[in-house]
Amino acid sequence: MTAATPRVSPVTLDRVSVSIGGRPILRDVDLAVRAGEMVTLLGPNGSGKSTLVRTVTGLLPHTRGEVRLFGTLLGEFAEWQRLGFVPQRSTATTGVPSTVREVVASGRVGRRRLFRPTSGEDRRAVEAALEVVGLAGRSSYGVSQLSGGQQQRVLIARALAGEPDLLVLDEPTAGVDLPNQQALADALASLKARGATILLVAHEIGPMMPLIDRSVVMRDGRVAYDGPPLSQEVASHTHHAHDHPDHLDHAGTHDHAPHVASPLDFERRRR
Ligand SMILES: Nc1ncnc2c1ncn2[C@@H]1O[C@H](COP(=O)(O)OP(=O)(O)OP(=O)(O)O)[C@@H](O)[C@H]1O
Repeated sequence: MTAATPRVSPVTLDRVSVSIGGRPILRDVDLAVRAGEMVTLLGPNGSGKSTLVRTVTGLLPHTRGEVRLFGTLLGEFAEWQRLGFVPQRSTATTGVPSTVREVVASGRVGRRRLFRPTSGEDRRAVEAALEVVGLAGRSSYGVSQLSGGQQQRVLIARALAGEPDLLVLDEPTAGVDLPNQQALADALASLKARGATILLVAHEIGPMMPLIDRSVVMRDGRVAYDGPPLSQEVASHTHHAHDHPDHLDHAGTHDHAPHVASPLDFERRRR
């Protein structure tokens, strides 16, 4: 950790647009995540949440605007060891025959010096990360022997092992049972207590709710709401453009995620 670093915003997006194949996906997105904050990114399927976190983590180029990490323009940013990323599970462990310890140790790559053997510090960070996610007793298991929720914890431990100042997670709770969600919440609480900043895409907030400082709701590639944390209840209300807020419908119209109604919608419809 670099606790003494001046508290610049770990993530800043200034009028950022992203197009894929000529199609606009993010439009004029402004977002600042402050140091030590935990921000959840909510919104319906296809609203651009994954595109936003892939842009922030340098996996996807932006077409317009400025993205800064810790105050440095993305193109000039070199301190990638300060950033941890937990991708959507389906893209990460499929067909990987590694043991739990190997996967978690791979999270130290950005911190290690080239051609040097693993240091005691590396080993301690790996042990601590395994402990935090409750998998210390399973470190020699093959990842494929674990349940989906446990595999997710392995990916989180990998990110924690790198001792990131900024952790970005893309839907870590999708399809994860409550005990695993609780383990994730505990891991994030300990990271947050160390002063780290967390940006999280999540449909299932569950036990993480008390940790959240702010919610940002995406809709059609734009920020539709940026403010105090939305309760899971509000976040899970289906929104139809002509509904009265008193008649919000609870049934989702998308495959795995609810629509998110934001207070801005309510404001707009009152006018
Ligand atoms: N590689 C790609 N090629 C073409 N279109 C893409 C690509 N990635 C994303 N898109 C499109 O961009 C839009 C936003 O997708 P994105 O995955 O960012 O949304 P999301 O809010 O994360 O959705 P979900 O909740 O389903 O993960 C969607 O219409 C999607 O089809």
